[in-house]
Amino acid sequence: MMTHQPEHLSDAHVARILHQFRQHAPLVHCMTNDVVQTFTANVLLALNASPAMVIDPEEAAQFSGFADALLINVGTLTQDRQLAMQAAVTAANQAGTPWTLDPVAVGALTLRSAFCQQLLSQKPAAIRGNASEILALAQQAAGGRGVDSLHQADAAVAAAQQLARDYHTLVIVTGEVDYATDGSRTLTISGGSPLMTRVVGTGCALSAVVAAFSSLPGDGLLNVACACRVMALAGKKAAAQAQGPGTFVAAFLDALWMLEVAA
Ligand SMILES: Nc1ncnc2c1ncn2[C@@H]1O[C@H](COP(=O)(O)OP(=O)(O)O)[C@@H](O)[C@H]1O
Ligand SMILES: Cc1ncsc1CCOP(=O)(O)O
Ligand SMILES: [Mg+2]
Repeated sequence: MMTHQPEHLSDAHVARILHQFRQHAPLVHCMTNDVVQTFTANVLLALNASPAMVIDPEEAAQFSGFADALLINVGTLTQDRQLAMQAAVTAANQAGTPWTLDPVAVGALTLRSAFCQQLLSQKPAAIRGNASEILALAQQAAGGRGVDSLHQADAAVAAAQQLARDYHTLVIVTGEVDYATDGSRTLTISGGSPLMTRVVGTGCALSAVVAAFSSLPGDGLLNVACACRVMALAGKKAAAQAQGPGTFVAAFLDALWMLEVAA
């Protein structure tokens, strides 16, 4: 299959889609890991979305039926959580709720690797991971160093495109530059800061934001790429003001809240 050269995402799209996002204020069902619950909720709130962390198997199945989007993040997966996540994905698919996978630390660990492979064929609207995670999901590498990537994002672009084609989904691979692809078209997103890797949860929160943006109407690839750009713009602005990781978190939430994108 022909893949086009990657194109840079234009901020004219980002300005329009962010405005639409704030008006739409999506309700986002987050099934995420224990480490990033509050940060993820605060990131969504700063963008005017509504997070809710519903995890009981029966409630999760109910809630994913009427939320605007569902996030499945396997960062602190357990066998019980796997059952609840599976119930939520099944209900989401029945209701037409788009769901996004964050395959945290997929590769070396058996439970999460088998579960992520099982989820691939269940129509995720989007998958967002770092380069090592996307390579491991595509079974082209063994994974990263725990939750951190051992690879640069550009090394995982071909794997991302292949996954997108094989599973008819959107794949976002992040790093210094982010790439969003539907398997044919690929958009590059720049910005951000290395400080984003020195606080926990920026990747996980981005996946929640990707899930939220995937609920918007219009061009799905542009919508999820816009999620990346919004985080990158806020990350760059916050890093310019912060003295280190502690002040970065506060500045990052403020930057998301006040973000205005020059078209
Ligand atoms: N070196 C970097 N420079 C700028 N932004 C970065 C850099 N590394 C990661 N980011 C940004 O940090 C966020 C998390 O990405 P990443 O670290 O790849 O995910 P994860 O936290 O899941 O490993 C993304 O918004 C990404 O664009
Ligand atoms: C440290 C850690 N351990 C299990 S999940 C998690 C959070 C990972 O967050 P991110 O992928 O955003 O760096
Ligand atoms: Mg991650």
